[in-house]
Parts: sequence; C-alpha cells; structure tokens
Amino acid sequence: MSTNHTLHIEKKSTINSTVIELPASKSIANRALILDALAGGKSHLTNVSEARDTKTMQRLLGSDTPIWDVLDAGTTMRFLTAYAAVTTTKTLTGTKRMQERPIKILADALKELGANIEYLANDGYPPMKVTPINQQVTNKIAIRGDVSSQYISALMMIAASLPEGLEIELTGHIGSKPYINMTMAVMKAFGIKAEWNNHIIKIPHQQYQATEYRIEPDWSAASYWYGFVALSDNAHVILKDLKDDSIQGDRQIVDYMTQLGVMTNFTTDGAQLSKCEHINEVAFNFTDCPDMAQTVAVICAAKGITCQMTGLESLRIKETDRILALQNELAKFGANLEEKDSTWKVVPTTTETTNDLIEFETYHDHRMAMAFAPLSTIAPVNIKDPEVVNKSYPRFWEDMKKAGFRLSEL
Ligand SMILES: O=C(O)C1=C[C@@H](OP(=O)(O)O)[C@@H](O)[C@H](O)C1
Ligand SMILES: C=C(OP(=O)(O)O)C(=O)O
Repeated sequence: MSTNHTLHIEKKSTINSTVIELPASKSIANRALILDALAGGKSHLTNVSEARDTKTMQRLLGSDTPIWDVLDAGTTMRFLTAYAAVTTTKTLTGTKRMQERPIKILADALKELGANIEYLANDGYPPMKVTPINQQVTNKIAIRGDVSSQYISALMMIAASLPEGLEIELTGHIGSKPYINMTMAVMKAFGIKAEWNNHIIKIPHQQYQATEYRIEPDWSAASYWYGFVALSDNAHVILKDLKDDSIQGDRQIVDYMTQLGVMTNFTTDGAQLSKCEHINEVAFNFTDCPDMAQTVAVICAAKGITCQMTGLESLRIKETDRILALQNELAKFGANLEEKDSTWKVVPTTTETTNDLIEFETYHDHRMAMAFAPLSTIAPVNIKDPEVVNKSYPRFWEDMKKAGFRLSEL
C-alpha cells in the first residue's frame, strides 16, 4: 500500500476557531457489523465509519468469495476469523504486515471449540483456511489476555451463537481492557447478555437481535487534535458531537492532556479544546489505551516534557513495530525514546526550534502519520505515504486544511 507520495505541510503555529467532524470509531463499527451479520443483517446502523478498516469489513461480510483479504485491518482479521468459524469456510489473508501479526492464540481457541484452521504459509499467522465448527466440543476455554484483546472480543461476539454458549477464562495480565468492555457494550445493544467477573466472562447461548445503533465519533482520531492544540501557540478546536460519556477507552486522552497542556470543555456541540498550563514530568500507563502512545510521545518530545511510559508491550505487533518507528522518527528532531525493562522514557528535544524541514516516514501506520503531523505547528514537515491515514481517518488531511494548514503533494 506504499505509493511513494510525500505531503508537504507548511508551518502554522496557531489555529483559529475550527469545528472538526471526526470519523466514526472503526472499533465500534466493526463490532456492530459483525453483530448485525449474526443478527441476520437487518439492523439500522448510523454514522458508520468511512475508515478503510470498516469499509473492508462491510465489503467482505457482503461478499461470497472464498477468500477474505482484510488488507491491514487487525480487527477485521480477528473478528472475521471467529465469524467464519461459526458460519462458512473462508481463507483469510491480508497485507505482508498482516501476515506477520500473530493469530495463533485465537486460532487455538477456535480449534478447541471444534473449528479447523489450516495455516497456508507460516504456523500461527495468516493466511489460513477456517472451516466452521460442526459440533461444539467444549463450552469453556482459557485464553491469555496479554497479547491482543481482539482475540477475546472475537470469541465473545460469536459466543452467543454457539449451541452451548461459552465461558472464557482470561489468564495473566489483561491488556486493552476497555476494548473488551466496548465489545460487551455493543453486544448488549444487540440483545446479548454477558457477565464479566474477575477473570471469567460468561455468555450463554442467545438470539442476536437486530437493532438501531449509532456509532460514536472516534476518540482515537480526536487525539491528534489534542496534539495540534498542545503544540500550537494558540488554538481553539471543537470536536463535533464528541461526548464525555463514551464506550471508548481512548477517552482517557482527556485526562492525560490536562497534564500536557490541553483543557477539554464538553458542550452540547461537542468537545472544545483549548490550551492550559502543562507540567514538565509525567508518567502514563498505556495498557488500557495503546493507540494513544504515539500521540503522547510526540507531544512530550516536542514540548520538553519528560514522560515515563508503561504498558507499551503490544505496540510491537501493531501496524508496524511502533516502538522502533517512534525511536527512529523522534530522533529526527533530537528526542529519544529510551527503553529499560518494561518502561520507556521520552527524553525530549533540547534543540532550539528552527525552521528546518523535517521529513517523517510512516511505516504503513496511520498513527505514525497523524501523531507526527501536529509538529507542523513548530516546523515545516514532510509526511511520507500520507494515504496511510485512510485506515481510520480518510479525511485527516482535508481536516488539517480546514484548520488553516497549507498542504501540498510533492
Ligand atoms: O478491539 C479493538 O477495536 C482494538 C483493540 C486494540 O488492539 P489490541 O487489543 O491488540 O491491543 C487497539 O490497539 C486496536 O486499534 C483496536
Ligand atoms: C492497532 C490498530 O488497529 P488494528 O489492530 O485493528 O489493525 C490501530 O488502529 O491502531
């Protein structure tokens, strides 16, 4: 998906009052689409995300081709693997990177339930052929919680369609927990009752109900606007319809940003962001909101804030090795991400701001492009392969123009 395009962004240190319409959450949309399919496809979903990951999910659920190519969408891969295991034989594949993102933990659980999974290239990785469960072998499985919560969400969503229901025991540390709660919340909207106590999730066999469901604006996308406000000299941004009360764990950014110089005021129009004082040393845990790590690392690095980051382990198996990618790109403006045991420290730049152009690589990762774009409030910036943003936020560059930035294709 690399096209060798480069986008040039001129420096602009202020943002006059701008209203941004965020994309809808691709995480919520991909859950709602799977649950709708299990409910018979008669639901009325509104504000469905234009994100490529969601479009891919919609397209594949509506196609009867034997091969499902999810491109680079992790949730689409994991949720459709489980969905195939309760519906019809499919071969699932994806980009080169998707073929390096592990799926063994989910595949083993589905095999225990009675599905057949045959790896077509490397053991434990896509592509693979999934043949559905003919007879449910067990109604209890244990699954580790420290690699990807998407495996757990995938199992939860198909659990009610299994004749015996399912009890899932989560073992070890549970990362990305709010995404499991999000799955419970969306399932509830489709009439599915689930209980989660300590390490046990219980989902009896039940009928999925078609429903009317509106997808929330995406809090992960919102985080980049916090980046712009934090790094600008002066900015007022309204994130339309974004609400305090959300089923997305990335709402956590509001609290982190009060320490990094952005205040949020929730009004009937949405979230109003404005600047406030920041502190110079912070410590944040990202185990519940891993997708916020890049946004926060860039803000701290550029604002002279030392940040102790924990909970970054899962970053290595996302769209790219995000730790390595951050280390490479932060170094371009004199900052470091130092690793010691299970802690990463952002050591900010000490160099004086200059007007020198900085060019950032994006590693096939939408979040690298969007996390580094706010640096254009400090210096002119080039972003390689800018179309990576299509995965979650296709209108990102248009929205930057709306906020007054001047962008040109090189
Ligand atoms: O369930 C989801 O929608 C997601 C869960 C998280 O992944 P992990 O559970 O692999 O950390 C997150 O990083 C990803 O962007 C979306
Ligand atoms: C990790 C992400 O997505 P996925 O795992 O669904 O590809 C992301 O959007 O940051």
